[in-house]
Amino acid sequence: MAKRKLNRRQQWRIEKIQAEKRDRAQRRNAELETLVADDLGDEQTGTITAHFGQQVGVESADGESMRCHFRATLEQLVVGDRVIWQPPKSEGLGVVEAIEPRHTVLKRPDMYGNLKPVAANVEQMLVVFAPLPTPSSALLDRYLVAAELSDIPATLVLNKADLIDEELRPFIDDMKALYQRLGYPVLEVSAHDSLGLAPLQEALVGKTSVFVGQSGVGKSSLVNAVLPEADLQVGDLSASSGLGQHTTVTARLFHLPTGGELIDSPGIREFGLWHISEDELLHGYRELSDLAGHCKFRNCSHRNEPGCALIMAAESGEISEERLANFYQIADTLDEDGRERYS
Ligand SMILES: Nc1nc2c(ncn2[C@@H]2O[C@H](COP(=O)(O)OP(=O)(O)OP(=O)(O)O)[C@@H](O)[C@H]2O)c(=O)[nH]1
Ligand SMILES: [Zn+2]
Repeated sequence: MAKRKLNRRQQWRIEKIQAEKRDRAQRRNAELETLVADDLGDEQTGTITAHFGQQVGVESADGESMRCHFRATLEQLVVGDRVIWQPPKSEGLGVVEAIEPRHTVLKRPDMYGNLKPVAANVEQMLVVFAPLPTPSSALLDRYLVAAELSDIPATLVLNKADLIDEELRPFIDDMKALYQRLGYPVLEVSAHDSLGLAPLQEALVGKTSVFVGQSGVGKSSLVNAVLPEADLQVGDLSASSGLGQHTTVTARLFHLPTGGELIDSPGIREFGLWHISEDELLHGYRELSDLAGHCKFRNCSHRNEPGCALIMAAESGEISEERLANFYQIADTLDEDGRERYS
């Protein structure tokens, strides 16, 4: 696609904005340089617990929270990042100096369509579904593929168990079995009558988790059920804000009373599949990924070729036809650039 030609005035404006941005960054770094070694304490490790535009919330190894500036040369910091930082000696803000390598990273597109990190070091994705809104394996697959491609283990959480009557039970059990056969743990809970909450809390212990899933399945209700004091913690940190328009909090890290952390934000709850190719999609289906190298033709499209290992496995019942059909359905929504089309 040809780039839109900018007229001189537009170009001048863009250059002006960029120069202003450079100036701001330089000023900010200069300000930071004035926080000389005398004003800052020893370097130590910490975790990013919140992001406020020009500042971040950092938690020290012994659990103290503090607002910090960060060096303008750092790449985008996100909640869950492990960092090296220096606290202030007396008053003021600390400074984040460096980011430790990330084990995992969740990304989503910004308003220009570029993938940006939103959370780091997530260790478990809890994919929530419910009898209502009516669950679909195609939708669950999308979250599971995203988890596989991010290298984050996924657990399915069937919420609103109180709504499962005798008539619905076989359908729900089939769905649970489909995923259990693939090795995904499935927990059955009800945020409303606290059914099954203990196993859920147990699954959260000692890990950094996120809840994801379709709107209305009860993610907020589950967060509140496992994290009664979430509101209190939110109030704590933002009280001292006083920042301008860039105060939007993108995500937040909470400690669970039972141990473990929860990273939560609307952006993460809607975490989905972005900008992937059909080949990547295939590798997000763990059982298809195992078979893909075994087709008769190396360039098999897995649609109608003789000797396609995927088709044969579905026909023999070795893998689920439903999952293969979902794979085709999602693959058809990816355009040639591997970008997902949204209407
Ligand atoms: N019967 C029943 N209803 C529930 C349960 N958990 C949540 N709900 C209801 O389901 C609706 C949606 O719950 P939310 O927690 O807002 O769902 P959500 O997934 O966070 O939705 P979004 O914020 O739109 O993503 C609310 O009316 C809840 O009261 C449950 O265990 N049983
Ligand atoms: Zn094939």
